[in-house]
Parts: sequence; structure tokens; C-alpha cells
Amino acid sequence: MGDETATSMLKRQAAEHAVAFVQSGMTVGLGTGSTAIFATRHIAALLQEGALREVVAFATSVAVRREAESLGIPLLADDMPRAIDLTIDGADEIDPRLDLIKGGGGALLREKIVAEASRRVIIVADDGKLSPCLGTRWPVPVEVLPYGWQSQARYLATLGAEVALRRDAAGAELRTDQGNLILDCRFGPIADAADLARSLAARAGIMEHGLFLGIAHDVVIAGCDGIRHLRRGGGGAAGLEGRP
Ligand SMILES: O=C(CO)[C@H](O)[C@H](O)COP(=O)(O)O
Repeated sequence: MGDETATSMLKRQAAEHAVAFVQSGMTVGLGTGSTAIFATRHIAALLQEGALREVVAFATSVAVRREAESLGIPLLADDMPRAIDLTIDGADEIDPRLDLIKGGGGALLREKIVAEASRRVIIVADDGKLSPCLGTRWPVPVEVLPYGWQSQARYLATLGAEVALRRDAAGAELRTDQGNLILDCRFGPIADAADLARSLAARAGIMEHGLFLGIAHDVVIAGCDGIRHLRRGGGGAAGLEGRP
């Protein structure tokens, strides 16, 4: 089995473990990315089997909304007429406090809107996403308005970032679902993520950033040695007995 297949299997295991927390009647946030998509597909399969009933979902990106529609998952209207019970999403980097870098898939703004509207946020990932300190292995994605974006790039450089405009596979500047740009900001290990988040939030033209601090309630991590369920403030691994 190649590396890619093994990682994909871990992503699926983490995502399916988290879906066990979805109950009939819930409103569920559907995350974006190659890990969260396994949760969406598993929810669809459980709805089809009748093991779950009356679940309504809210997607964190246009791509996931389309996928959910094609799988027959009922969706809330885009104005989110009610709060979300549980969101299952992925992450790019996870530190020991369960703070995150997200936005590798470019959906950080919608993902943060959905997470902040959710009573519970479960992050699912393979153990390659664990990091001693945010910024060690992943840049912080920053979504900026195209208007004046080079000014934001200069501002980000003054904060210590090596800044790269994200491009799509064809080399064109990548546009988010809102038509904005993404600046990937490599800071290296971030000593004070809360302070950096404040500096990013303070700048007009920066629409959102990929630091998700104090947002995840749970992190489900799959590795070769099994699944670990980490809870915020819960002192670490809870093991499979945490399953509802
Ligand atoms: O934040 C995200 C998308 O904006 C993703 O959740 C994150 O990039 C992880 O993706 P993957 O599960 O494909 O590794």
C-alpha cells in the first residue's frame, strides 16, 4: 500500500469516528477538504440506510454543497436560518492546545463562519497534522479583498511573513468562493498566535485568516496506532470509549 493510500485511510477513519457523534434530527456543518469529505459521504450513507434521520446540513464551501446535493443530503438555505449542532471539519496543523491552522482548501472564511455558529466543532485529521507549535509546518492562509491586495501583502511582510499569492493548478490567481484572493503567509513557529490573530483582524482588506484559536472542541486523530479523541481542556486522549 502506497503512502497516499495509507494517509487517505487514516483520514477516513478519523472522519467516520466523528460521524458517530451525529444524531438524528441534528443540523450538521460539513467541512471542506479530503478528510472532511469522508464524513460527508458517511453521513449520506447513514441517511440512505435509515441509520440517521432528519439530518439537515450546511456546507462550508460551494464544492461541498454540490457534493452534498449530489449525495442527497438535505441542506439549509445559505443564510443559515438556524444554529448548527455539530460541525465536522479538517485542519492543516493542530497544536497541543487544539488550536489550528485551516484554509489549505481555501475555504477558511466560510469554515470559520460555520464553526463559530456551531455548538460543537470536531476536527478530524491524520496524525501528520499534529504540530508542537502553529506555523512550524504550514503557512497561515490569509483571505484578502482583491482591491488593494498588494498593500495587504506588504503589511503581512511587516508582521514577519514570507508571503505567496496562492495560485490554482493552471497558474492563475486562486479565487475563493467569495471572489477574494489568498495570501499564504509563512511565519515559521508562531510564538503568540493570539497576538498575530489580533494584528490580522485589525487590518482593513483582510477578510479572514486561517488561525482557528479556541474554536475546536474535539480533535479526532487517526494514526497507525489507532484513533485518539482529544478534547479541549480535557487533558488529552480519551480513546474509543468516548464514542456515543
Ligand atoms: O481548511 C481546510 C480547507 O479550507 C481543510 O480542512 C484543510 O486544508 C485540511 O484539508 P485535508 O483534509 O484535505 O488535508
